[in-house]
Parts: sequence; C-alpha cells; structure tokens
Amino acid sequence: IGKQQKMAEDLPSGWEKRMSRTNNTPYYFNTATGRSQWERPASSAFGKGSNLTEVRCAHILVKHSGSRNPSSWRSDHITRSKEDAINILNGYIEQIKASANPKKAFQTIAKEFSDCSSAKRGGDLGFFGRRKMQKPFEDASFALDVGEMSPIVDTDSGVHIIWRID
Ligand SMILES: O=C(O)CN(Cc1ccccc1)C(=O)c1nc(-c2ccccc2)[nH]c1C(=O)O
Repeated sequence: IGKQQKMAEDLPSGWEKRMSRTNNTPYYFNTATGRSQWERPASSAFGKGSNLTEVRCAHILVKHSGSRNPSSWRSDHITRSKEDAINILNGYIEQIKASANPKKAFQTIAKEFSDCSSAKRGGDLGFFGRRKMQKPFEDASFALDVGEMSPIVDTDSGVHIIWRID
C-alpha cells in the first residue's frame, strides 16, 4: 500500500485526513464533533466528550463473591474471590492476545466462560447508547476503537473485558 494510504489507515476511528487549500498541508477532521485540527490525532474521535450515539460491544463477565448477583447460567452459587476473578480475566487476555484471530478467541471464551447471559451470543450485547449500562462499563465501551479490547472493567456485576465490535 502507498505511504499515503498506509498513513491514512493508521488514523484512529472517526477521523478524516484532509488537505488545507490555503497552505497545502494536511489537517484532521473529527467526524464525531465536526472540529478540525492540525495535529495528527492519537485516539478515537469517539472518546470523552464526543456525541457518539451508540456502540456495539461484546464482553466477558467473571462474577465473584462481591457481585450484586453471584450466580449465572454456569454456576448457581459463585464463591470465587474478586482477586481470583481478575486472575482468570488476565488469563483470558493473554490467550486472546496470543491468538491468530483475537476476535474469534474472544467470542469462543465468552461463549464458554462468561457469567453473563450474553455468553450464548459470544458476549455480544448489540448496540447501546449512553446511560444504558453501568457507568464504568459505558465509559470503557465508548472509549474503545472498533476492534479494540478494554482493560479489566469493574462493575457491580463483576469484572469484565470488553471488545468493541462496531
Ligand atoms: O447485577 C445484577 O444485579 C444482576 N445482573 C443482571 C444485570 C443485567 C444487565 C445489566 C445489569 C445487571 C448481572 O449480574 C449481570 N450484569 C450483566 C451485565 C453487566 C454489564 C454489561 C452487560 C451485562 N449481565 C448480568 C447477568 O447476570 O447476565
């Protein structure tokens, strides 16, 4: 791919590279906010403060003894500690990152091990807007680029990793 094409591909989601007519140099247009800037953006246009309406994410939930509802389709009574739940998620993160197809690895692990009822859909929650999910989950989801995986997220339901699908 040409350099121009390659450089364009590296732009975080939601940005467009444009050429200024006055001084014939590139600038960057944020399609979420409509603002332009000279500096090459480092993060998604849909981060904090953007007016992005919806994202589509999948997640892997590992519940623990401190979860608001410590039971799931997998186990009637979940007794693992929060520390163990975090260690389990870190194991999944390593597996997913080591996989030739991380998106598929995420779905396979979610299907088999997620303590959320969305497990049967590979953790897919579909599209959701702001104020629909618990705040830490929402913030982590809206900060992701498409195809990106979150760090471990802590909610009243348990601990999660999130994959942005769309
Ligand atoms: O927290 C509870 O009181 C019990 N729940 C049900 C629930 C379901 C959706 C949102 C919040 C809570 C869960 O623990 C739970 N949370 C989720 C969840 C949390 C964040 C994003 C998506 C799903 N799934 C489940 C489930 O059992 O299947």
